[in-house]
Amino acid sequence: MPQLDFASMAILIAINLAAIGLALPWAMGSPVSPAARHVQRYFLLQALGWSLILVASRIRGTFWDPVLSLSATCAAAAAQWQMAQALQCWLGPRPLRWLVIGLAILGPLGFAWWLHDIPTRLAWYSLYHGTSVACLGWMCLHPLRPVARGWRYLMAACATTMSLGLLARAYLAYYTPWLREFAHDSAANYLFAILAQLCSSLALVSMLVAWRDETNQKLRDMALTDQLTGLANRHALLQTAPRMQSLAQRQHLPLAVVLLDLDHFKNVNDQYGHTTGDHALQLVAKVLHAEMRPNEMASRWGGEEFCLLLHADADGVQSFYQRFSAALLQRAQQELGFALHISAGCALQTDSDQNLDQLLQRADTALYQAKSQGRRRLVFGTVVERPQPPTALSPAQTPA
Ligand SMILES: Nc1nc2c(ncn2[C@@H]2O[C@H](COP(=O)(O)OP(=O)(O)OP(=O)(O)O)[C@@H](O)[C@H]2O)c(=O)[nH]1
Repeated sequence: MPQLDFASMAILIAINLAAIGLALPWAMGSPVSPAARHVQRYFLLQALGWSLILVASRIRGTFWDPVLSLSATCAAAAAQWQMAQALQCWLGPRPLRWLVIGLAILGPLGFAWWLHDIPTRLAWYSLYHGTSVACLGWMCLHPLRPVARGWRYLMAACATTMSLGLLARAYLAYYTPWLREFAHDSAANYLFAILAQLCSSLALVSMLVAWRDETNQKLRDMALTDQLTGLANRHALLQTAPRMQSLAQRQHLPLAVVLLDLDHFKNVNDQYGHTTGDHALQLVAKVLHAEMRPNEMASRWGGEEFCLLLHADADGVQSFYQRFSAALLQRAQQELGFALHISAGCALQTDSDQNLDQLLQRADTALYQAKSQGRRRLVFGTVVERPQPPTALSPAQTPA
């Protein structure tokens, strides 16, 4: 029965990795996200590394052997770098990325230093590569964004297993005579090749899940975002408002619903064109971002109307309105070349009036009044006094 040698296994691994790298964007369809591009490069660079190291082992002792071995090391280091970039895209800033990048530079330099001492360079390669893979595994934990656990834990488990395998290899290469060659037909090399193949397959699974989650998250964000201004849309505000209302109640914070409407916006479109009108709406969003606090919410309510949830009482809303309308006027004159004015209607949440629909209704009526009173102003909606239910008559008042 023909035996599978290490070289054949390595060829299979290289072909496998290259096929994955090439098929990924095709299978996932476009547009391909930056993270997915990094993953694709990771697989292609890994395939290149395995191919080069294999060719190098076939031409031991020639001029090209060290050149190819060093190039293989650079490809493997660049692959780690790419994976660190992908994890950063998916999970938010990863400080350990700098260690991976540092090792990706330092590793090949050390390899070049011990280029002609094969056991030491193999031990060095396994040591720094194992450390770098361990960092990648650690980077999967504690994301800064709400990211599902499954794929991260799978990736961390693969990285830990691979890292332990590499560290064991470093030990064997340096302290024992069992592993003097990367491509030698030894049990340790077979085991390592199987481990590498298994871990890359599982890493691929976790990357695909991460990729799918990223796409789903983008779709969710799109469904809740106004595409022109980047603000939340009406649906997002209606979803978030109950949470902000109960938070305001629990923490005894004031809450105001404010409707803003650009004055005579139709004239802007008619006079300067629809594109300039769009720029004006984007400018409103920018000024809102600049003037509002992070725990407040702004949304595009529709057309040239915006709805805000502010943690402010009547004085706070008044001073916000003055700040905001002055900033909008100034920036519109600077950036668009004409003035933009805005009217606002506000309803304050009170103990007796916490129904969102009623608050919105009150803010809308107040906005209508602001418009009819001449625009460029803020009007507060008053609570409509509801008729008190008749109180029970005391026995003394009871008609005989
Ligand atoms: N450029 C642009 N214009 C829009 C968009 N959505 C709505 N509009 C325009 O906003 C204008 C709203 O006009 P009106 O409802 O008459 O309001 P107005 O001219 O601002 O007048 P008042 O609100 O009464 O001060 C219309 O001309 C719409 O075409 C948009 O996404 N982009």
